[in-house]
Amino acid sequence: MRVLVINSGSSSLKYQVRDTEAGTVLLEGLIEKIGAGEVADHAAALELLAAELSGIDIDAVGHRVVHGGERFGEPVLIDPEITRAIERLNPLAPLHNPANVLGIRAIAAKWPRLPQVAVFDTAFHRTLPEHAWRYAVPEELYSQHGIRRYGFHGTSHEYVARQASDFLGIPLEQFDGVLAHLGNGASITAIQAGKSIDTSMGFTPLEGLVMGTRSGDLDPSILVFLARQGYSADRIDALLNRESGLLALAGNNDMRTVVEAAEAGDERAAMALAVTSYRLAKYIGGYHVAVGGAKALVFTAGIGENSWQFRALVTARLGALGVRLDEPANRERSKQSRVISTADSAVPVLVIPTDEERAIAEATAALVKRLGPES
Ligand SMILES: Nc1ncnc2c1ncn2[C@@H]1O[C@H](COP(=O)(O)OP(=O)(O)O)[C@@H](O)[C@H]1O
Ligand SMILES: CC(=O)OP(=O)(O)O
Ligand SMILES: [Mg+2]
Repeated sequence: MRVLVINSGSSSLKYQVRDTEAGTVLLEGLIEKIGAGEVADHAAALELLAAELSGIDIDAVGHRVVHGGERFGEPVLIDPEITRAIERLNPLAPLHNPANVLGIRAIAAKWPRLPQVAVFDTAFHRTLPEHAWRYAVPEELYSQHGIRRYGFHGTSHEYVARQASDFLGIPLEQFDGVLAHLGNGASITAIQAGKSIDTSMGFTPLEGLVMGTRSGDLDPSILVFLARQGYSADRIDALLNRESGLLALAGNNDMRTVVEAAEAGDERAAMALAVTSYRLAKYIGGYHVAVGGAKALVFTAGIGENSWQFRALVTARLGALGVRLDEPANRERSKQSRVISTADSAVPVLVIPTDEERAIAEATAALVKRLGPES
């Protein structure tokens, strides 16, 4: 089956066409600066994509949808009611869901007969036990507003958990590990018996680790304080989601640039790396406890797969867990799954490349096949 996979960001549209039987990528691309440059909106981006697709027959479209709320625990075939349900979740993932909805509507308008499937970032975290998903706040915040931990990057964490257990030769059902997905957005997940039992992102993708432009964890009183100082909700949202993280600490949200600056002696960049690696190391220690002793610590996504310097900074803080990095192995550049710890490391450290597009294409093909040609 030929599946068009769409990962719509607020200002970009990443796409791939995959042949799910052959496991090949037929076409891929990225349309950037939507709304800020030559591409006016998501409909215009789709016209560019349609031109790229000319001559390629597509059987289905798979969308990465970031927030599925409590309703969506697995991939679903999209119809107008499902699209509206996804749209109602927009406030909970302000950087992501609105763009996902625009992408879905743009495709439905252009190719109304093409089956579209939504694959949710939140779905893999449906196995979180209540003690991990519940916030210690009055019940009405959950019952009336759905305020609880949902967790994100689930498609990636699920894929990487499977790859890691295969790599170690352990059945997934027996795999206990700690997975760090470190991209522009970053989250860490505790895996026990192959299932997500805790994860650092929460009600929205803002909680947890220090990210490219997001603050991660902070004292909630800071928001109340700022509101009383006259900061509007929109201003606070922009401050914490778009103007914080590495960008705020180092003046740049790109890990490569920050590492280069630190190596050139920039003290702000070095401090940014210290804050970011320290915060991640604390979560790793916590999740090692949560899973009852991890069989592996796994790094994945843009930073996790590529930045040996950042991996070295994080693992240097894990001496108490008996983690020992193999420095030459850590520095090797490779696109393969690999071990980067020494043989005597108490917890093996792995780098496992993620592939959200492949996982979305496979989930889409499986669902469309199961529902049959009428879909
Ligand atoms: N070779 C590299 N060395 C260091 N960091 C890298 C490298 N390649 C990508 N990155 C970092 O990965 C991050 C982007 O990760 P990615 O998973 O592509 O993000 P997203 O999918 O969320 O946009 C950026 O901070 C970027 O600097
Ligand atoms: C949920 C999330 O943060 O996604 P991304 O890393 O793609 O921004
Ligand atoms: Mg990503």
